[in-house]
Amino acid sequence: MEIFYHVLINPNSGGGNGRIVGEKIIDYLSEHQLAFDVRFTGYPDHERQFIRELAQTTLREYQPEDQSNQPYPLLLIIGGDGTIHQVVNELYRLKKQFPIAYIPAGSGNDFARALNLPKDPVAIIEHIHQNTQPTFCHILHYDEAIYGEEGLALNNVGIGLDAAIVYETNHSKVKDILQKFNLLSFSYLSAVIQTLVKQRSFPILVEANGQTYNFKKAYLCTTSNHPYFGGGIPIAPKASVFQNKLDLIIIEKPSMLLVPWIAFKIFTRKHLEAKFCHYIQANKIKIVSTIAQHGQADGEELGERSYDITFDLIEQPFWF
Ligand SMILES: Nc1ncnc2c1ncn2[C@@H]1O[C@H](COP(=O)(O)OP(=O)(O)OP(=O)(O)O)[C@@H](O)[C@H]1O
Repeated sequence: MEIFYHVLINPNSGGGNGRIVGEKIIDYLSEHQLAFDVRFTGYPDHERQFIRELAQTTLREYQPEDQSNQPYPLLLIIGGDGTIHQVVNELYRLKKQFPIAYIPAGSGNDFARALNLPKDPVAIIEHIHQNTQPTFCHILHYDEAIYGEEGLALNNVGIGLDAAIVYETNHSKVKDILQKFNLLSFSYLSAVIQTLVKQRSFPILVEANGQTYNFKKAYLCTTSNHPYFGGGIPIAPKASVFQNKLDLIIIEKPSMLLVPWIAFKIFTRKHLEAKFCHYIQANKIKIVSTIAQHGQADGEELGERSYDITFDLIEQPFWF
């Protein structure tokens, strides 16, 4: 199948890695005389505008028996989890199911891990180019009743600790300075330590599989469709984008002395059976937190507020 690549690059993702990866891919496409055009985002949310333009003028849904005599227009996204989050949400808003090819260039790249993509961007574009059809993956769909918001997440939606870490990292006073010196991971680490101490426990109500659960001392409450968050932490080791199930992980506020042991349990994927952890798998999950908490979807802030949020899964085609 002949393909025309519509490349969309967030040059700022991964502290500038997006530009480096993007240039490698442009070189690859040029050297192999493949048809493409390229767009660089210039500011936050810019990807949404490009997607609207491409959706109106150029992209088309994939049909196994494509009758068109034009090359297939394939969207190729280069950026981090936040970039691809914006893209799928804009496509969802437009009610379009265009396949997405994705080359990670962020700092976390959890969705790329979920798809088991190779580390080398050139190896990824080679696979993409050899492929002839998309694969449908399950991604999270959420509906928040209090603010009437709806959206998609490729990785996870968190209420509590993980979302407070995202907030702290994004609003850290030293973040811009550390970014200049390529020390963003220090800003993340300092946000993690500060938030571990600062985050209080909160009560939540969960409805899943026809049952209602009350958790009085939730600390971290993450709904996921694959194992990873925070750049490779296997928080939901049994989740997979290839199965039609959501995984909810709730961790209760521990004594600070136990944090290293809990971290060890999580990294060795042995936390699901531990006393501090509650694990629920279902196709639909409702979570109510009446006490205002930070929320995050794929590392993008949802705000500090109460939540009445229902999750299920939708299918999105990916080309990898
Ligand atoms: N040129 C740009 N300058 C600044 N922000 C941008 C630009 N283009 C896109 N964005 C915004 O950056 C955010 C996404 O960044 P992204 O998550 O891809 O990178 P990252 O944070 O480095 O990676 P990761 O999420 O994997 O850690 C999105 O909200 C997006 O709208």
